[in-house]
Amino acid sequence: MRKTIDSEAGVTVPPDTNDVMVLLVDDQLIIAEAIRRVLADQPNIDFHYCSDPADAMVIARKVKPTVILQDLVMPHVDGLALVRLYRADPATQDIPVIVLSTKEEPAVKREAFAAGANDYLVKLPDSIELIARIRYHSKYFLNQVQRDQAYQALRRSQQQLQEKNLELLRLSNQDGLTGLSNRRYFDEYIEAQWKQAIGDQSPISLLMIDVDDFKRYNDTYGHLAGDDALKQVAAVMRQRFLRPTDLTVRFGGEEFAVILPATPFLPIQSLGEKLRCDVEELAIAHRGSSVGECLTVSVGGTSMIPQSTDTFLSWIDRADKALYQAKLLGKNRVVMHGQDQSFLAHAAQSASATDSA
Ligand SMILES: Nc1nc2c(ncn2[C@@H]2O[C@H](COP(=O)(O)OP(=O)(O)OP(=O)(O)O)[C@@H](O)[C@H]2O)c(=O)[nH]1
Repeated sequence: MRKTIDSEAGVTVPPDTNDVMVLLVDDQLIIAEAIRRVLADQPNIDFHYCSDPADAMVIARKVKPTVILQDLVMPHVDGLALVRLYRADPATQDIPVIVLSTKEEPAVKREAFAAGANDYLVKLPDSIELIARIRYHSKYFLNQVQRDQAYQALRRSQQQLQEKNLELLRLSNQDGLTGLSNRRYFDEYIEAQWKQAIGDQSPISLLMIDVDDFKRYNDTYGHLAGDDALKQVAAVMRQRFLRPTDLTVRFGGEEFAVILPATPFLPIQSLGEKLRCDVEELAIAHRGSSVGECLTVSVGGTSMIPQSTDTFLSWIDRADKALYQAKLLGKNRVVMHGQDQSFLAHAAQSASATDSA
């Protein structure tokens, strides 16, 4: 046996992981002395004694016993009331309690077990039996504690792993420069949304956006300024397309895209136009532009209710062709390729509208 504690002394000794900690709550010093002697030569058993039942809860919380030996009859306090208190407190609710009683009556035993006692011994028990029960209950309790700690550690590391995986997934789907989704995620998302649109027979739209004369911008202002301009374009895209299902993407280089599920032709056309204006309003000076004084974008769009025979690759191709036409028609404009409408008619209409503005 190692260090002891008395309720008067108030000294606590932190336990070793596998140490047995006995707390005896009994007002009779003679009992305490007898048990102390029984445990004296026992390795890895610490003995703590509380003579005043009023201190029992405080000491139990402090010393964290692996087993409590609880007297039943004490002045002013019913030992079973203390057992109920241990059970009601999260700090002590799982600590095994062995009731020490002078009575062998079944009714008392029943009451003790009903109150939450784990074991019942008639005072003073045989030393072999007392030590065996102390060790048995303590071992069970320590195993429980270790198992709970292992579960907690496992849950923590599972949670950390999950958070890391989510972060990794987010990073692997994101473009490093602009923070928009990247081409890899675009491919994944479009496939899922395409299937959904076929299933729901709902319109799905796509905008392709390309910065005008960006090579000259880089040549004039340098690559770092070019990076910064791309970031600003990405920022206005993020602000413009706020629906949770809209996906803004850096498609590659100075080319961007927006996938807009459940969005028909007309809104997409006006959204494309608003985005074009947003970029113009950034008023990023571009001396080398063939269009004007500031950085601009060309936008190509398409919208359709896909059938199971349609492929999204040909749909992307339509948006790409519309973008190409926007470039051909003089840049800084929106050209739509609608399912039921003549592509060139739209291109010409959009061109004359922009020119007369
Ligand atoms: N600063 C910067 N430049 C990039 C990045 N990615 C691509 N570019 C540049 O974007 C330019 C694109 O040039 P082009 O494809 O000729 O197109 P453009 O000059 O915009 O001409 P138009 O598309 O016809 O208006 C190239 O000079 C690329 O180096 C990037 O991440 N940062």
